[in-house]
Amino acid sequence: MPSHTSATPPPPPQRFPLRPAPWRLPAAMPLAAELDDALEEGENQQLLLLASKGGPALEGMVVGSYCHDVLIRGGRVVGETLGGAAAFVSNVLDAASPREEEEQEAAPFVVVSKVGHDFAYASAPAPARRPPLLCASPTTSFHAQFSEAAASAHAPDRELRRVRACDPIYPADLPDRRFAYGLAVGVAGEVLPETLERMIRLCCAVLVDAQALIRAFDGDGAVCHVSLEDTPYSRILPRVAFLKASSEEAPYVGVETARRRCCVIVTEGRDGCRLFWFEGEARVAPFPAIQVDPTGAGDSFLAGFAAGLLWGLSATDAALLGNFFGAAAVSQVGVPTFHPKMLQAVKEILEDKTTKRPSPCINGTTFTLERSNMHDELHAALREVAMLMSEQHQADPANCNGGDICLT
Ligand SMILES: Nc1ncnc2c1ncn2[C@@H]1O[C@H](COP(=O)(O)OP(=O)(O)OP(=O)(O)O)[C@@H](O)[C@H]1O
Ligand SMILES: O[C@H]1[C@H](O)[C@@H](O)[C@H](O)[C@@H](O)[C@H]1O
Repeated sequence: MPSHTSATPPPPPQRFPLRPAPWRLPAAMPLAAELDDALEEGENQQLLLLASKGGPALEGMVVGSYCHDVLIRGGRVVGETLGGAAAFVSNVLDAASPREEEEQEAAPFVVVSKVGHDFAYASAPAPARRPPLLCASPTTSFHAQFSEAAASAHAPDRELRRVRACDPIYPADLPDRRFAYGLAVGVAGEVLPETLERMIRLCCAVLVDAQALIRAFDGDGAVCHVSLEDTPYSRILPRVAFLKASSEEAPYVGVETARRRCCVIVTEGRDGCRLFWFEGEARVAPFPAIQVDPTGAGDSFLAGFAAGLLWGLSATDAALLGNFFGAAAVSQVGVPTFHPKMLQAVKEILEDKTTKRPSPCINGTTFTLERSNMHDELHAALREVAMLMSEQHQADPANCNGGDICLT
């Protein structure tokens, strides 16, 4: 079990800086009091119908805390960066979600995250756009110790140690209304089982990163894993749409059991990823990248995958967008900066290959899983962009990561 407690929550934290988040609500959506599941299901269908008829863009909720990452190589600190899956996920959702022309900067989703007064990145793009809740406890902080040896595609390439932990995120911290989709992306056990349950009640479809469920910490803070089956999260799994795990986490998830409850995606580093569902599976090819920092690859994958679903892609096709953003993440240190021309090229490809409207298929009961007949074309088109991007980074590596990192 992650080392958190679900005892009496502390007084509600404040949000900072105090500025309205760019949230948009379907005008007719009722506030989410704790209604019974049947009623909520009906409302979720309404929300999806609204979106598919050209109503307001689908609003999402990302739950997981921003953190501080300290990168260490050979005993020396080589970088300090903004971290936390919420930061990487926001970055990709803002870059790749389908949205209207007037929403150039921010896609419609909220982030529920907690940090302490020591938080060093309040003005970095992701936290500035979607401010975290401020707590008395310190910001969660990780030390990532990189091995000198070249990592294989599947072996862990770093040892992670949690050196400080912020408060957990309680159910009452979530906004009291409905969302089209939710992403549970904790890094330090902050997404409590009851918080995940409430997300599921508020969102039409919930995508979960296994790292939010199976991480535990030894006396020194070193990250280890527990079997998902032994956690209170396991009984919630049948109500989750997608569960993403890295190949290191997959044995603790128990893919053969989990795939009977939801669609499981196992990311395999530079080899791409595989999807497993009840009666099928698929392998999805990677994109070229020159890896400089693996941190956030899985987070960026999950967000790219969610964006692909929002574009109306099948799960196997959406995993291409996941692989694309996973590759983009490893090419830079910390939260990556995407070149506007690259994003424009990706958007044009998606507009060309998809139905242009956010799709209701993100609903766990109706989405399509199998690859479509334009899967290979989509891969080839995105591959060209990935190659260009990689060449650009080689030519001008300094032109990345505006302000979220401090390389020492
Ligand atoms: N070296 C690489 N080259 C190309 N793509 C990569 C590379 N590493 C990762 N990716 C992409 O990113 C995805 C996620 O990577 P990975 O499996 O390493 O996740 P992870 O271990 O959860 O990452 P992290 O914990 O560092 O965020 C992969 O499925 C792949 O698509
Ligand atoms: O910033 C990183 C990132 O979010 C990783 O996905 C997570 O594994 C680490 O714990 C965190 O420090």
